[in-house]
Amino acid sequence: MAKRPYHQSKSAKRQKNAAKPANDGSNEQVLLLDVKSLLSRYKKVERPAETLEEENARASPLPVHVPPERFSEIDVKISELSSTGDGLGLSSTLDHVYVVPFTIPGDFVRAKVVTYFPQAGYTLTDFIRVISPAPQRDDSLVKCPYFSKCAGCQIQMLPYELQLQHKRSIVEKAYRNFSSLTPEVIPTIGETIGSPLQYGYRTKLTPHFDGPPGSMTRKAKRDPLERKGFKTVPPIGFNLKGTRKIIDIEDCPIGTDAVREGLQRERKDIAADFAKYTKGATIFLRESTLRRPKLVANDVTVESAVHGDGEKTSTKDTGPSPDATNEISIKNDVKHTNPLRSEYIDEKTCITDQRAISTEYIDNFEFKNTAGAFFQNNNSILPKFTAYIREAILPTTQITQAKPIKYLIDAYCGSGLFTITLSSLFQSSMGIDIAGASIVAAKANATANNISNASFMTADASKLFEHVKYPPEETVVIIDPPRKGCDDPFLQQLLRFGPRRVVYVSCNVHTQARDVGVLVEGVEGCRYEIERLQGFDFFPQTGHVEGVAILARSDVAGKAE
Ligand SMILES: C[S@@+](CC[C@H](N)C(=O)[O-])C[C@H]1O[C@@H](n2cnc3c(N)ncnc32)[C@H](O)[C@@H]1O
Repeated sequence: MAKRPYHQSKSAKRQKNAAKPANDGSNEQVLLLDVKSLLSRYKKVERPAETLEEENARASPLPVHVPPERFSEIDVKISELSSTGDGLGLSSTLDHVYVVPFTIPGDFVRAKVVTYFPQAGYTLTDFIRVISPAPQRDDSLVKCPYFSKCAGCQIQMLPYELQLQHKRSIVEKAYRNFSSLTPEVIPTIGETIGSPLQYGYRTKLTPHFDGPPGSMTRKAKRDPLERKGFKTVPPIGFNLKGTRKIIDIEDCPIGTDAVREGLQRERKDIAADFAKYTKGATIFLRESTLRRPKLVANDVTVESAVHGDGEKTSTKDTGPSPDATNEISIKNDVKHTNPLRSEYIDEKTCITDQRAISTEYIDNFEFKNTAGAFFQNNNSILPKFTAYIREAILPTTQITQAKPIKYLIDAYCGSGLFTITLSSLFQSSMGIDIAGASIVAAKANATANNISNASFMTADASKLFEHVKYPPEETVVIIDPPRKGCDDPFLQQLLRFGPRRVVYVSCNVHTQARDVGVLVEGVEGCRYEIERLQGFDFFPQTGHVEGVAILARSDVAGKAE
């Protein structure tokens, strides 16, 4: 690979990235496609003049965009909301787009020019203020004092119903722009399923702070003793939108109460000790749940008394307990059968050590995980989400020629969320993940939840095809890769294996659309149809959406399911 010239500036690199072909699902590519689409709708038409007036008007050259000076202020009318969560407004010459964060269609705003991308046809700006608001803007909905500065959330001013509609259009555009499929094979995108909690939902936050100014001199890099501590408490928080500068964030209302309290504690500790820090750091905050059942005298047979320290005592839980007052801990055998307990107390704590074990309860299954390993960040929506997948993963109508589906492969399984919550639907399940710590957790979670029909393997997802013994026509594969999506060797092997159904879950609907395009196009003897496409709002107030695609093999005999 050619070396980047030493003198090439970051800005030159960003210019190059902004002109890259749209296939990697990055923010830049998604933005570029939205810009091109907006410009194409206003393109100056090259056709012969139809009237004398038109001919005369054409005699004077069309005005072309003259880029405003860097850091100058401009006024922009926003005409659409891009899939990146930024407002887009056309220049008065209709041939250039201003990208203004924290705005929605209909806003007329003042913005500061930051970076001009002539080839890509847009300029990034900083939002300054609203001159006249869009009818749909409701600033009373904004719950965070850092909104419109912090890079974390983009659309707090948009009523929730409209956030969900916008996310549906993100999924729609993703399949239009990234899947290379013709519109006939893309089903109508379902309504976005909302999050029960629209604030206070995020179970993980990672605010950070930079090292003291001048702490990383060449000398200090070589010798830590050369490093100097802070003279004042550093800003601890998240990046200022569009920059790498950290702004001080005292509270983050999209976080759960436990992680918000954790943030307060960590900030206090760092403030007390700030002079000792010679390097920047990331603060890790992950919610964890301590679940304890309640004792109800009428419904529960108490076998021994509660200890003041909450140590294990025994009980039999026989039903709901509206008048519960005492608390007891749960007997091991009861816990392992995973009963749908009607009464328990969940105590939430905040873990700050990434190596510690966090516990979450989803559909009353217990998930323990190394806190720093992957786990979904919005627990409030997970029961709706797993219920949807349970309902959609198997064919709705069984055809006589086809064998029933008995096997599940959970590629990119993490600590076993899908393998475990779906295990009762299958005779046997297998999970695979590249992270060894997640596989250790997945095995322990299966055991703790009394699931004996699941096995797990640490490996690259594409290796699973070397090991799998399940007959493809009786198998479903669920895929939930990281943002970059699946690599081609994985998709080609998946097509060669040819499972009866595929469920593709992703936090990046653009790479999902690209990969689903490959599966629908298929190979000789194996291609897929898209049964359903739908977004889930795992990330309220932000421009992100989780996509679910349900695919069925279209060339299985008697495919009338
Ligand atoms: C979005 S998470 C999904 C985890 C799980 N399905 C869940 O919902 O908790 C993606 C997972 O893919 C794993 N991963 C990343 N690259 C992988 C690869 N090449 N092969 C297998 N797993 C991979 C990560 O370790 C991570 O656990």
